[in-house]
Amino acid sequence: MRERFVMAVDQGTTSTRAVLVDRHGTIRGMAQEELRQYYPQPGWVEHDPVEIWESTLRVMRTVLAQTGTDASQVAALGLTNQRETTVVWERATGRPLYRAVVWQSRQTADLCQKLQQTPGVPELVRARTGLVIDAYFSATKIRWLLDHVPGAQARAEAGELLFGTIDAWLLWNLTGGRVHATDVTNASRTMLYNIRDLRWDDDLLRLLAIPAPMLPKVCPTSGFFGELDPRWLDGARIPVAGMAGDQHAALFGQHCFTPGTAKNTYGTGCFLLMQTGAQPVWSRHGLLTTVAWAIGDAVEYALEGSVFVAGAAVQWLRDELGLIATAAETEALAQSVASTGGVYVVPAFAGLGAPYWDMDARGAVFGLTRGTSRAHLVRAVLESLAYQTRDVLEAMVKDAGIALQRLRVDGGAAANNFLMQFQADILGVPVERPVHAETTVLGAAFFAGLAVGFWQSRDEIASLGGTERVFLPQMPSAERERLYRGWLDAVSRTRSVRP
Ligand SMILES: Nc1ncnc2c1ncn2[C@@H]1O[C@H](COP(=O)(O)OP(=O)(O)O)[C@@H](O)[C@H]1O
Ligand SMILES: O=P(O)(O)OC[C@H](O)CO
Repeated sequence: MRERFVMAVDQGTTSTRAVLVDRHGTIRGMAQEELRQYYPQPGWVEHDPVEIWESTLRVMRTVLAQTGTDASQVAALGLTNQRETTVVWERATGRPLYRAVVWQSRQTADLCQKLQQTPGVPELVRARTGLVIDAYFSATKIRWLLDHVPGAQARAEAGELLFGTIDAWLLWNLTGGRVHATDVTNASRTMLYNIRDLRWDDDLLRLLAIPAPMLPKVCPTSGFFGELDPRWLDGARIPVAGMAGDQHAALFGQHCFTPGTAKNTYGTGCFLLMQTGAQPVWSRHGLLTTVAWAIGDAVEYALEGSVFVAGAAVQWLRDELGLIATAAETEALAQSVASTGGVYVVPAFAGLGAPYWDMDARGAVFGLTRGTSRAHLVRAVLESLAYQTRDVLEAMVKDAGIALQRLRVDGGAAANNFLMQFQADILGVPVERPVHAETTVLGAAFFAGLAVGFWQSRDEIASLGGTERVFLPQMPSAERERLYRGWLDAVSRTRSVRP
């Protein structure tokens, strides 16, 4: 019998990739395409939903062709995606109403400010959704789309328009327009979903006048979502058997199966999630409460610190400042100097996320002298990723009441050895990088594979993979605290309202 695989797709902020995973959890092939970014106004970020769908189909076909695999060898398909990014499309034609409004986009900051100032609303949002009011989440993006496109509100009320995060948009297309569904993790990022009762929240829908007929059905993360339209992959009716937001998939892909285990993903942004078990933990220190995943009836929760700009600051050095040619060269450049020479970069390009939640903060560079060089600036950018992670981890330890034993890491910038060592130093905890760096897409494969019996249990999944390298803290604690105090001072100077 020919070998069987699980296919998984990771539709991220900057690229779309498809992989084939074998029974040993090894990625046997990968195809990837970059995604075009649109910045129509300062602070706005948009994607083309049709490009997202077409690139997804292309990478799925390419990975099969590259590895000489027949679609009939694919046991299941798992999807994982950039979260919160919002698409509204026509039920009848599948045509998007507008571009996808990306999670980073700030076009609803004014509306969020109004909601924040409405008595009782911030508490309501927190209690029902586990989130804080911010332009980051889908709810106000839907409101903006319905206001911005003439006639959209009435059409949505008549059931002519559908909303989905990227998972739902892809599922709709993959199933040939037959299934309109999302998974619990993605729903938990909309600011419309009640994470305790596990249903769309009528009070929040009313508050934002969002018509219920446009919302997708919410399903468990691992389970049957629908079947691939046979038009797409040589007639194969592959079951879509797992869907999860990318940070939730990474948490699963990193085997964070027990409460207190945590991972940090260094991609465009930085997302630190700690699994907290079957009961939600409500943050008092600026973190989010979110659904980790639902497998069958069993729901587990996580605490999350979302940092909006991480690897994106490295891209800024490359694309806007022209200081580097590739992201990878930042490692050697940072190591070429002993310190930043007192320079701090606060990359608050899209405001500040956790734990500050300051939509109007803006980026700044502090401590420049005549001797500041390119290497100092590059190093300060890398260090900012580590400092932002410490901000989040401090809040997490307070909220969860557990000190972290080690931090598991992944994402594009986790390849940077300087950054990982500095991270261990600034946290004072070991940083552990897995053998399989592609933990997000693996997590999606695991969710789908568990649903169809490709893998039998979490225990079996936990036995796959291992640790590639551990970075141990080496910095004296007085130095660690001195550097971190400098960071806190720099951050406080970027705030729109001084704390
Ligand atoms: N060696 C490196 N050092 C620092 N940053 C890097 C390195 N390699 C990639 N990056 C950054 O990581 C990001 C890409 O990571 P990835 O996990 O693919 O992101 P996403 O899923 O958000 O699209 C980019 O922002 C890039 O600047
Ligand atoms: O696509 P990434 O990896 O930048 O992740 C985006 C996050 O899901 C946004 O919440």
